Amino acid sequence: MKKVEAIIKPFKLDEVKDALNEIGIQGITVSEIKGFGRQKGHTELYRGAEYVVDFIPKIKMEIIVSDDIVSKVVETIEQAAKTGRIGDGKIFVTPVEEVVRIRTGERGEDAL
Ligand SMILES: Nc1ncnc2c1ncn2[C@@H]1O[C@H](COP(=O)(O)OP(=O)(O)OP(=O)(O)O)[C@@H](O)[C@H]1O
Ligand SMILES: [Mg+2]
Repeated sequence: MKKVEAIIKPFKLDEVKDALNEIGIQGITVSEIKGFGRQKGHTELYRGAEYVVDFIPKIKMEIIVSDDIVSKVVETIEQAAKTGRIGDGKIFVTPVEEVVRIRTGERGEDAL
């Protein structure tokens, strides 16, 4: 299993969520975060306003999936989140050792 962690532009959340629903993703964790990338200290547009501060509001999505659909999930997010402008975000993929569904006690991929 893998964790796909995507940092995206907030206005792209619905589009990315819909695209993930279409490929059958069952669960997503979403957080409002702030961050910066390479343009640290430079301006980036957010809701029409120029931010000159280091930290720009972003959305972090976390999705745990089985290994066989990781690339599909990454490509789906990539396509839905892309505007072609700076600050489109990043996708990180990391290994996940265990998942437990608390209600049933299921473990591993059965618990996803
Ligand atoms: N190396 C990193 N480690 C952790 N978080 C990162 C990293 N790079 C980017 N992020 C997160 O992703 C968000 C979006 O990054 P961003 O898309 O601006 O990356 P970038 O490398 O500057 O690419 P671009 O040139 O397209 O803007 C940042 O606000 C930050 O939250
Ligand atoms: Mg950037």
